[in-house]
Amino acid sequence: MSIQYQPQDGASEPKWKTVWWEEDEQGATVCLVDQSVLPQEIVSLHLRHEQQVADAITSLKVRGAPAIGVTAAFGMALAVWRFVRDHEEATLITDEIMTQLQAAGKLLGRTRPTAVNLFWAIERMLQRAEQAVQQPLLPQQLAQLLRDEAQAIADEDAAACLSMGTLGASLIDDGDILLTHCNAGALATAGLGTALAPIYVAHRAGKHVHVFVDETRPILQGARLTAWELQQENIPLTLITDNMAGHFMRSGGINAVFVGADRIAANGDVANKIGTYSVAVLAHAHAIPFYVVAPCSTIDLKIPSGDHIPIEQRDPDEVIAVRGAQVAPVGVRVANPAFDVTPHQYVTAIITEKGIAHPPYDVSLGQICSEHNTI
Ligand SMILES: CSC[C@@H](O)[C@@H](O)C(=O)COP(=O)(O)O
Repeated sequence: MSIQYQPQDGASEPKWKTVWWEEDEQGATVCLVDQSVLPQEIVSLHLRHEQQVADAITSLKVRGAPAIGVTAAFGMALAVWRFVRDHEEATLITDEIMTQLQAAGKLLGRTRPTAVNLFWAIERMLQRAEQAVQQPLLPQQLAQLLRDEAQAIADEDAAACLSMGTLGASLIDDGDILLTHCNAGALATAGLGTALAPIYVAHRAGKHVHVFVDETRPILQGARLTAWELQQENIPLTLITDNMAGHFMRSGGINAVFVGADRIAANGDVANKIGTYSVAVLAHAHAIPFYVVAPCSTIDLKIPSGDHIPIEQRDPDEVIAVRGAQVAPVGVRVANPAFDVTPHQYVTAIITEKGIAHPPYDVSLGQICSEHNTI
């Protein structure tokens, strides 16, 4: 199947869509670029059942905190859309549809525990439905309203990316050499990206930047996805293995680090892809600014510190084998936490779509994002 590749000249759009909604005579589909096979293959998936959407999230066919939230929202709309289509509309009652929606929310909520955007989006969809059914509504109208809400979540994420990009680009000077970890670009969002958005905006504004990209073991989001994305934009990059970051910081080449986040606690502790903590400590040791770029939907003001962030533990096979090729002895004991927590002391600033938060984060994050978090 072909990717929905949309070349854009404007600075505000990514070159392709990561997740989108389609309707045809057979019903609705949630469409994704399959990130598990990039960059060797560019394949789009067309999912007709919420179980397929949940499986796609679990298996990292779609990944990155904002993209997971947007996909889950579309998955919930899909569940209702399909349910309404499969039944005689006149026989359906609102309670049955709400039960279906809640079940889809539970299913999607079990996929990945760390990125709070997932739970934020599920909660927003449930609240929208609960509010809507206070008024008389036909089942098809409710399905359409939920599709529109999911699309609004996607559109707001795209706008947030552009805003983070514009704010973050002010921190990048012409000639800067930057380092990033994992993939926090367009593939991880419904827009330009989080950590990569300031880099895209700076580059499109004519600033010369060079990006060091950590390969990001074990799943290689840096090597497979970030390197590919930056190549599409003609942004100069150097791919390095994760254990080379200290070497390049010490030899004086790196001016700033930009990373995304999966969940940020009220005190500014940041959960992001495993290895981010090591990069933050290295940056601190070399007096290199360490910037976290994340929308307010990633900020969890309900938890006081990073100690409360659930860390996803993934299949040991991801560590034992690299792209299917076994690299470790059979039976070896393995640990595979997908994320780590960077204490707020190592974070120079947090760039949100509503402004740049500086320490103390328990004050600044609340001021910037509290309205957004009252879902
Ligand atoms: C804009 S994405 C920010 C984070 O979600 C990203 O850095 C990350 O850690 C993604 O992890 P992944 O396991 O690939 O979903």
